[in-house]
Amino acid sequence: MYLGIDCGTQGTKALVLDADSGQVLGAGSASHSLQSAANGRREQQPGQWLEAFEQATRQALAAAGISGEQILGIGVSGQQHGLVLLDEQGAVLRPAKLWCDTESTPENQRLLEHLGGAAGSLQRLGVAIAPGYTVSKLLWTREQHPELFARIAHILLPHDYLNHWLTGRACSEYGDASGSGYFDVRTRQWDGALLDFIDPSGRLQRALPQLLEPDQPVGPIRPQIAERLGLNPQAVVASGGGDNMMGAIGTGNIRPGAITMSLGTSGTLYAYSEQPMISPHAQVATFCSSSGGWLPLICTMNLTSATGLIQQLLELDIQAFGALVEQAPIGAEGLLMLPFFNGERVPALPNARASLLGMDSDNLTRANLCRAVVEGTSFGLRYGLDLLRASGLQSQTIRLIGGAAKSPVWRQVIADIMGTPLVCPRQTEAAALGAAIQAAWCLTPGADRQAQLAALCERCVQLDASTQTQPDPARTAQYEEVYRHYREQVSRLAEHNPA
Ligand SMILES: Nc1ncnc2c1ncn2[C@@H]1O[C@H](COP(=O)(O)OP(=O)(O)O)[C@@H](O)[C@H]1O
Ligand SMILES: O=C(CO)[C@@H](O)[C@H](O)COP(=O)(O)O
Repeated sequence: MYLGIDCGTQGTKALVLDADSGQVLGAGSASHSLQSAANGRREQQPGQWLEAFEQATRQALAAAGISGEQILGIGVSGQQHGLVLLDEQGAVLRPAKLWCDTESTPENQRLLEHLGGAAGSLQRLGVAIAPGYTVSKLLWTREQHPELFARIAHILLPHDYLNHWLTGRACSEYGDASGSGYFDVRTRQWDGALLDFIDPSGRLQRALPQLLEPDQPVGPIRPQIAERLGLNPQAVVASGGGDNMMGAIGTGNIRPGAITMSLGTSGTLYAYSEQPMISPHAQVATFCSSSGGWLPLICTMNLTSATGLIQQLLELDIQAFGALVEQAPIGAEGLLMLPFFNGERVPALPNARASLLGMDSDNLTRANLCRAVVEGTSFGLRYGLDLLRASGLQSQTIRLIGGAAKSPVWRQVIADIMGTPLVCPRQTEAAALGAAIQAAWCLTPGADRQAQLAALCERCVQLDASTQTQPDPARTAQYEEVYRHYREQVSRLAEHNPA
């Protein structure tokens, strides 16, 4: 049995995988809170992730009806890009700045200029550093909290931090590392010189974790943590990875041809590539995969983070929200939402804020408002899909995952707007499943590593035929009109909010 954990933005999910039968035996979850401010700050206390880890794990074990002693390996997936700083004693220095934090956008801009703009960054790192990436958070910390900066002994990403807590070792792996902004995705090495630009003392380079291959273990779980979690003290912790990299494994997206889309707090879209296929479009992030190749990816910052705001404003539960979306017609009778509540990565509008356009005395209804936010957030993904397609990636079908993939209403909107059929895997918590599969891979001996991973995915990733959704050509054509309008309005907004 293997334990898969996904530390997402809104919560931690855990599941128990029987890798022999390929069945998920039980799952659990626990939520996180967010510390936000109007200046774009988005932070979380890493200690909260530990509590959620424990709660979700205990729930998953209980639901599976097994003893924690049966767990052989643990795989941890985590939200990408977050910055966790530890001192020499391993204590957390300050709250983690998250992937969706836009407070350090000015610092990102300065670093981008140092790299020679998007083109220079693409040439040097293989990615154009964007607001939200880890690197700008380091410069921000140096300037805003010099006393804490001076005490940095370890620079970790969220999943690295959880692995450090589990094992006592500071390690990272290529997939998550490639979202840091101080990593060369082509050579799979840290870019120490960029860190020296932030602090020439060499302190940051010394604080980097050791890089692991994706099928390498970090090490055994520490006895006191095994006891706290009720797990086998012999259990081994796998390298784990970023949530999108683990989502790729958990949807069997380990060969070219498939596209995975995640409807989580963020919206993401990614496809496996055997080469570091660097797109000329700076908004396509050619991250490394955690299965050997690369994972060109699009991320929108405003997905269920935005729909959740409207849902809360109207005091709706998730079902009532979905029912209202369904009630309103395509285009929400002219109501258009540009849902960039905290700026946006794709389209690149880090300094923008949200707006609601086209209101008149008839169309400002609860149903139209719910539909407008779902359409507005989905259009961001549609724009991303166009960029991925323009970069040469195939996209015959989409494998849809993440919290909102559970909703038939969302599934139909996405299929129609993308003009592409989709299907969900049985396990929509695909990042947690991918992490459990990776743990099984890590502990399965044998020479042909790729074949072994493929066999595990074959056995453990099942599609749920009942979620298969076809685009309706008439609806797709209707959305096309609304999407054109959205693109025009985004261009206008971009003129007033340069990146
Ligand atoms: N049954 C459902 N129908 C529609 N949306 C849902 C459903 N369940 C969860 N969600 C949405 O998914 C969101 C959480 O997605 P999730 O992928 O767990 O996020 P993260 O990994 O970023 O924490 C919730 O805030 C909610 O908006
Ligand atoms: O920043 C990115 C991808 O580059 C996000 O996808 C984060 O990885 C957060 O994921 P969720 O919490 O939405 O799953």
